[in-house]
Amino acid sequence: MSTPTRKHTALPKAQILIEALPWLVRHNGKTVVIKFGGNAMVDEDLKAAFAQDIVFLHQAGLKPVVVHGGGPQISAALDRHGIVSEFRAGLRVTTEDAMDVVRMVLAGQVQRELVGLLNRHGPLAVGLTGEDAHTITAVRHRPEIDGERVDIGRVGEITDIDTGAIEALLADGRIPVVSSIARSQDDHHVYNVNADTAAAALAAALGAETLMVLTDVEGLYEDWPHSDEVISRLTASQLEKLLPELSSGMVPKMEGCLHAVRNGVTTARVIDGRVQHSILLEIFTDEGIGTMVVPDESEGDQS
Ligand SMILES: Nc1ncnc2c1ncn2[C@@H]1O[C@H](COP(=O)(O)OP(=O)(O)O)[C@@H](O)[C@H]1O
Ligand SMILES: CC(=O)N[C@@H](CCC(=O)OP(=O)(O)O)C(=O)O
Repeated sequence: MSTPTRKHTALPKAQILIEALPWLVRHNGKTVVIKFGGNAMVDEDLKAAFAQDIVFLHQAGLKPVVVHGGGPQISAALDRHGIVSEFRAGLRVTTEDAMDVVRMVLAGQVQRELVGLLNRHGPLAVGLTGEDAHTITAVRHRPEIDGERVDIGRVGEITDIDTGAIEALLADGRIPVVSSIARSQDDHHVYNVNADTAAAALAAALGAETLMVLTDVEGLYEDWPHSDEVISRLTASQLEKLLPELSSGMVPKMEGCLHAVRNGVTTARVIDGRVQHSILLEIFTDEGIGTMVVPDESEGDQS
């Protein structure tokens, strides 16, 4: 007489873990740059879930590097200081006074909060800004608007990345959390850099496998704002053609994705930061959500 099989109620959990095995093997030891946008930092549960995902990646053998934004938080602080927020070409016009507030909010508030959330799980996260150890150097950015170069104050265009400090932290088993502030080489001052641009430049310089940009929409909409049909996959050339049609916050994101995949990053993704654990879904399942940009030579490759 055979012994009845015991009911193992935990079996589905084992199944889920095993399904992640090929992804764990594939991503082991790889650097992943994750940009957490200010608009995706909408509630406490989401921020805590974001921290759990990053710590999970770390414990699973990946090397996550967090670059954070804070646009809405900066706007709120400027408002409290009676400084009006103005954007040109998608970038904040940053006066000297505004720059003090930008630096205070990014490095002193948003970065501190993320570092604190990550360190609830252990002594893992270390915050820095692009100023530290010459991580990000920039010159004054003068965007061209209607054929003319305009002055938008202390906004930086990245000229150089020194990955030394970040790599030392990664080698020490830490999670770097980077604020998008750059040092200037010429006048010993600092610059405000768009966080998508900073994340993309860091991903390329670090030779990251993936750039993941979390935002407050599902991905790149094909015909925004008229439809919410998400473009799930794009090659670099396809994205390049689309760039002139894009507007507002999507411009630096998609320019950043293009820069990343044209400079050695295997995939750049824009995903919905409002979905809890969207990072884990994206990395460890084949139910990836959002928009994935791949280099041209990967055309037809579905990995
Ligand atoms: N084609 C598009 N697809 C999706 N969102 C778009 C598109 N074009 C512009 N957007 C806008 O870009 C915003 C995301 O950028 P942004 O507000 O800068 O977010 P974050 O704080 O995450 O960087 C979306 O909320 C949406 O309003
Ligand atoms: C030059 C410039 O525009 N810098 C941005 C930096 C923060 C940022 O990029 O935050 P999000 O990712 O949340 O938009 C700003 O001042 O808002």
